Amino acid sequence: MDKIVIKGGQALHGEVQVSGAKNAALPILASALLADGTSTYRNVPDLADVATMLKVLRTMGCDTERDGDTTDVCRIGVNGHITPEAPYDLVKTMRASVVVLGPLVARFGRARVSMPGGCAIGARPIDQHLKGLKALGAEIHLTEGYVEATAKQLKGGTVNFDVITVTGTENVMMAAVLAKGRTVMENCAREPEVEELAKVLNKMGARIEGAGTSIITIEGVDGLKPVEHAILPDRIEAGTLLVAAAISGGNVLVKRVVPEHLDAVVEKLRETGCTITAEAGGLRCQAPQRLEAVNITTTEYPGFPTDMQAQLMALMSVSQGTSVISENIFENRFMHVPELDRLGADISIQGHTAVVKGVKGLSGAPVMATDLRASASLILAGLRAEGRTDVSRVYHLDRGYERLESKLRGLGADIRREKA
Ligand SMILES: CC(=O)N[C@H]1[C@@H](OP(=O)(O)OP(=O)(O)OC[C@H]2O[C@@H](n3ccc(=O)[nH]c3=O)[C@H](O)[C@@H]2O)O[C@H](CO)[C@@H](O)[C@@H]1O
Ligand SMILES: C=C(OP(=O)(O)O)C(=O)O
Repeated sequence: MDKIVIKGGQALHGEVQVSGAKNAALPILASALLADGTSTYRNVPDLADVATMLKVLRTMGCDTERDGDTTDVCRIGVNGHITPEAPYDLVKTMRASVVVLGPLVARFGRARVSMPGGCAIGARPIDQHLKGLKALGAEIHLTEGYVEATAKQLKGGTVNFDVITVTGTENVMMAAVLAKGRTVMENCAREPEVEELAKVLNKMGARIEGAGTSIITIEGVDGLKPVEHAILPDRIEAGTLLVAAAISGGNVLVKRVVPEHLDAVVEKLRETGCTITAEAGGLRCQAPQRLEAVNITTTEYPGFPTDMQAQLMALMSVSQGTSVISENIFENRFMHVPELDRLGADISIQGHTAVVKGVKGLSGAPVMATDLRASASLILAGLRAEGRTDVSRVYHLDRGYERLESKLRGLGADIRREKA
């Protein structure tokens, strides 16, 4: 099992390029199931989660192809017989596999997908996905840990989500594109990745309006065609790299970003005293002499993203003053706190809130990553800490960051991957 070894204290400088977005790539790859033929995707990040999604699709009978190890092109062919099933062994390693449910039932009239279960950050039920599919006429049965959905022909309907859900919105949207008639989805997630998926589906021939707002309207069509599409840049990776510049006291240009997707993160970084400027297809972050504490409340897009909470907490741990960080999306997303405390941070948890008292410095130690963004937060803290930090269980990091350590090394960090 790999670990990341960091010797902290180097201020990062230079330019770095962001990869394609994990959370856009996963549902978009699943949407290939909606059409016969071969779809081609560019800017697909080389991540463990992408590999898992391709495995899920291959298990069903799709052909998948990546152009070598280093290119970002990926082709998915839906040419022969498809077995509409996603097994437990794969879904348990990546809960986002559940986004095959909508396309499968819409296209093949049947889907059998393992229930994803919870994960380190919370219980994460899928009741809203199922409520949406039922509203389109699917019959749902839960047996032996699997969701079985059937429908000869889905029919348009009204879906009002009780909880705003990103993959739930995506799943139901992918089902509704092939339903008979009009579907109106209310209280939808407005994340850029939802909008990006709708863009891809519309290129395939779907008729979706309103994606990116809380009401999405879909006129069902009889069939879709394959697509060619380049995946948008990963706003969470971009935010993580901006924080790397800030926490290390550096000055970094993060290239290939969509600046407006980062508005909430940039606003907070500016409040800490960082100078953030838009230039040549990117955002530059210049760290201040002294970082100021800011309060953070995670909410759905366009609010501050939960997927950046752990990284901002690392930054707050070395800022001047006390910061209050409220996590409102997941019930258990503070697993990084005891590990940051091992590095010398002063953070206490009160329910859904973490109180971070800024300290003068951190000192390196062995720490353990518990989930994807916790891994990133520990690496960021390691960049700042005196001495050596070993971050173990790096497989969490590899789910969602493409060669993060190489990118940071390119900016001057003393960081390497080792076999633990
Ligand atoms: C692959 C992907 O895109 N993952 C992102 C997606 O996850 P994901 O789509 O799983 O997250 P959701 O938006 O569904 O979850 C938001 C909240 O709603 C709850 N909920 C969700 C569905 C449901 O049927 N019932 C229910 O109660 C969840 O437990 C959670 O508390 O959005 C999250 C919130 O921005 C991000 O952290 C993840 O990185
Ligand atoms: C929680 C995340 O991902 P997932 O929904 O795939 O677990 C994340 O990207 O931070």
